[in-house]
Amino acid sequence: MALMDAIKAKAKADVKHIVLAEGTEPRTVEAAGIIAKEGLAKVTLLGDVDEIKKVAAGKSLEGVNLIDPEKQANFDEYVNDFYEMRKKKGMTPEKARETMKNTLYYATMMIKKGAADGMVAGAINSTGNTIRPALQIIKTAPGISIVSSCFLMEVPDKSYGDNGVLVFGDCAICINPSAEELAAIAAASAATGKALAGIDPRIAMLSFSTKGSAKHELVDKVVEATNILKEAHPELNVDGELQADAALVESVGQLKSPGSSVAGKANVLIFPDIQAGNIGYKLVQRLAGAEAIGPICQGLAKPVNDLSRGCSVSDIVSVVAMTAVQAQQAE
Ligand SMILES: CC(C)(COP(=O)(O)OP(=O)(O)OC[C@H]1O[C@@H](n2cnc3c(N)ncnc32)[C@H](O)[C@@H]1OP(=O)(O)O)[C@@H](O)C(=O)NCCC(=O)NCCS
Ligand SMILES: CC(=O)OP(=O)(O)O
Repeated sequence: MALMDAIKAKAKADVKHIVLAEGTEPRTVEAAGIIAKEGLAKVTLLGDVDEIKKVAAGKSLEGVNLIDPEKQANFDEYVNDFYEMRKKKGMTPEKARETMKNTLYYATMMIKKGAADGMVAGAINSTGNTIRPALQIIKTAPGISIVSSCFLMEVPDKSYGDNGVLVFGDCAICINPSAEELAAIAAASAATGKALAGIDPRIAMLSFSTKGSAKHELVDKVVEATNILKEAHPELNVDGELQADAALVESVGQLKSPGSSVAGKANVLIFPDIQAGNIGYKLVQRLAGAEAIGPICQGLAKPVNDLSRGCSVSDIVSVVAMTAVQAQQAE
């Protein structure tokens, strides 16, 4: 919670405008009221305004903007801009109009056009559907080749990571990254951890093998990614390939990777693919009682963040505060 308190304080210091595309979803409506009350962001809910008020069922929506996209004067402009942007990809004016009725697309277009600073959704939409509009409309930040994600994990046992805070990447976007992509995910996750949680990254490239203890092409990918990362970012403190116990437990780390400055004290864990990453973060969240903030998208030109469909109201508030801080940093 200490981590979230710090992020919320940052969000309040320079208020940004965050749009919630799933405006009629009950947890989202409740979260919007809390965000407005706590002054974490200027917040907008998208959807049928009468429906949003019905869902709120007496709960305060004071300070929350309610927007029905299709009734907005800028709707046609957004349709036309989206058509122009995507016509080489087969978009037609009719398809563009239908697509813009989807609030995930309208919200993303608001960010592109500067009408909002960031977007959060995913309480009822899959990660693919939530992120795809951003990949198509907002695109990667200059100099970035791939959009990926990480979680800020805060575990109850403060002996792990930095006082219980760790970064897990990529648990949500890149399904089976190549070695080059895995290196890029590691660099991005380290940067996110530094920017949002103030950690000095010690990066473990995870595998089922430590320093050649197993031979397999899946291990080779992690070794190659570690080498690419070391060459591209000599300033980063990275070790791999490491098993999770070697990454996290000092005695095991020094036994399996003697002399390593990462083994046993890693605070950034990079999973070899999304199967390992998604399963891994959910196990730590549910079995160890960790707070899992994310998935935090990294590499987009402007912040768009996804939620787990299993999220709580408090998770939505946290991800909005974090998106607001990313928006401050994107300026
Ligand atoms: C994110 C995801 C949806 C993108 O896949 P997709 O929709 O099939 O994407 P496409 O291949 O159609 O690409 C759509 C656009 O995004 C771009 N894109 C796709 N993945 C990208 C990435 N990681 N970084 C940057 N751009 C990306 C493509 O280049 C394409 O751009 P264009 O249409 O302008 O040419 C896909 O990687 C995915 O499903 N990931 C797993 C999500 C998930 O289920 N997570 C588990 C729960 S959290
Ligand atoms: C991040 C994630 O796993 O999302 P969901 O639980 O919605 O699939």
